[in-house]
Amino acid sequence: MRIDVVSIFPEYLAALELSLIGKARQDGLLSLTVHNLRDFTVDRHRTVDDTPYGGGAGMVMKPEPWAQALEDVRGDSRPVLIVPSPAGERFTQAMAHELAEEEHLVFACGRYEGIDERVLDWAADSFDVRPVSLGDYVLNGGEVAVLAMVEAVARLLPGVVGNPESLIEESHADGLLEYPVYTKPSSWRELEVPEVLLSGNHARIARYRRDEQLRRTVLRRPDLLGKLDVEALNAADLAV
Ligand SMILES: Nc1ncccc1[N+](=O)[O-]
Repeated sequence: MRIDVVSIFPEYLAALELSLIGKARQDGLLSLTVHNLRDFTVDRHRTVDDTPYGGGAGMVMKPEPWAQALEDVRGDSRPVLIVPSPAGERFTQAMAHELAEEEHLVFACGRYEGIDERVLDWAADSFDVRPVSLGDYVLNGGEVAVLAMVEAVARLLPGVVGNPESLIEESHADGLLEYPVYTKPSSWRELEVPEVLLSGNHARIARYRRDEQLRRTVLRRPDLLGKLDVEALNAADLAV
């Protein structure tokens, strides 16, 4: 997979050189390039923003530097152009899996009040344009969201995480929150590990874990229950 990120704060994305993502890049599982939007300006002050038509506070990112940058990174494919925005569709684990199947992702990090809307209209000819939101809150720009989305997507790529098994039983993989986990010592500050986990009875352990997933989801994220695929859960021969 090829990933390009365009930002006026490329150093913000330095964290993607670390740990698993950094190793995936070294191992050639992932190519990730960060581009400075200001390198695509033509004026002496490398201007990327201006005042909004219609008035209002703040500044809007000018369209031309974005068009130059996106044309430069597009290559000859039709990449997915992800524009982090509080006005985007919600980013979910399902979307992470969907994006992990793509050949080429381009992330456009907006700052200020956002990017001139005509950039997204213009880009639609040669990109699959996807405004995407991490959540219902406002960040100062798209970089933090890109760090989260790149990590969520890249870790799904074959060979990136050591044990692919660990990708199966995690929150949202089956529509439920993950169960609690414990390790040694079995007794710690007078707190005991649930005895079922010490029983060696795999059927009981599986049932305990599914029950915990359901309990947590009902308590913490009842909104997820509506989308629960009961058939799929039952098909896992762990009737809900
Ligand atoms: N929530 C956000 N705020 C600003 C930029 C991007 C955002 N997001 O969620 O992708």
